[in-house]
Amino acid sequence: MAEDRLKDLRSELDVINLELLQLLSKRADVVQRIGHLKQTRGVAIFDPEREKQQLDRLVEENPGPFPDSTIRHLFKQIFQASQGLQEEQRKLLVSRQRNHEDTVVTVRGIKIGGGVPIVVGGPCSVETDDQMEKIGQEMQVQGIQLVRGGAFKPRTSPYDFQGLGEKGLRMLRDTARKYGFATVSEIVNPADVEMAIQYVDMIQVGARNMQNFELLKAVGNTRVPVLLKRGLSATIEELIYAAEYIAARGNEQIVLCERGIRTYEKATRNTLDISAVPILKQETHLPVLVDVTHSTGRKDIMLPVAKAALAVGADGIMVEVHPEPQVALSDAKQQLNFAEFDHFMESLRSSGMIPALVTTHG
Ligand SMILES: O=C(O)C(=O)C[C@]1(C(=O)O)C=C[C@@H](O)C=C1
Repeated sequence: MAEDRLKDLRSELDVINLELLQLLSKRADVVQRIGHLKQTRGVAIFDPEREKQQLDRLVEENPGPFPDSTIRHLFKQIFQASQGLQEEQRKLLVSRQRNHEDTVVTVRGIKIGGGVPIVVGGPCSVETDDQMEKIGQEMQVQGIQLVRGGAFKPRTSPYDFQGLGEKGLRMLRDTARKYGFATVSEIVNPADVEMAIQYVDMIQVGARNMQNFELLKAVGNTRVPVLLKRGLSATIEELIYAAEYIAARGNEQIVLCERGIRTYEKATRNTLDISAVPILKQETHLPVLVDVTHSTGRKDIMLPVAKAALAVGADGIMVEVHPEPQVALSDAKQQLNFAEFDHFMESLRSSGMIPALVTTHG
């Protein structure tokens, strides 16, 4: 008989537990909404005054049998857990704290960030069919799986070559299909994103557009991998927030790219912030590439700089290659010709910094 009574009371408790759980979850939901408001208004999470108000009211209404001290203790636990929820909400989606595992971005089956460094190569701008045909052959010889080529060129001078636009993207796509590689190309106008993803496998947000928030939102709305370059004068924190804009729209297929920043130094085109690589790897879970062309602007130091980038943990490097750099319509001085690119790749391979070339016979 006593057995049955115990069972009944326990069943009663089970029901109450579920009700409490429902109420706790309902409370947590409100807490998260408050957390969101606090975040947008820049208000601190911990609010001891508000906690005291609630505790005083609860103690005042306490019907017993729990003593006031127990009620204070129990609710303090709830406040702490609520604070934890709000703090969790504040961690950036791209932060390493939020996701401890490395994100591997897959572009047409090519993995960036999976532990095997990649080389992204190709011309600064897509110019002619002949140029792209030569590029296709050279990229194939060197086993380059992800090829870059600019069609929308944000140039310093409005009188410089601005790129072939959609036609350029089509040429890049056609070469890629013929030679079997994936493509990345820069888009500068949010309105062009939908059109561009018909052609390219990865969208680049260039340095000059790192804080073009409408563009970041537009690429964030797609599920296409994004290569996000650090702005010319952007801090590491600003780059991370730019990536967050993309992630906040649901696209976490983001690769960051250090491409040098503006300093007083004139020996290089920009100053490669090599320490940004391990910092970005530590602070975020995203893969990081280093653009050795734009950071140095000098062919003579590209190889040691590429080695340094890979040595500090970059997931790959980007380098501009052109069949005839001297007649290139953009970046003529800094693009490697094929012989220079062959040497560059061979040196990286023989030093074991990138995988050996897999040759197919027959
Ligand atoms: O009222 C707030 O400001 C909240 O964030 C909610 C809440 C709570 O759980 O009651 C959470 C943390 C604060 O320290 C104070 C109160």
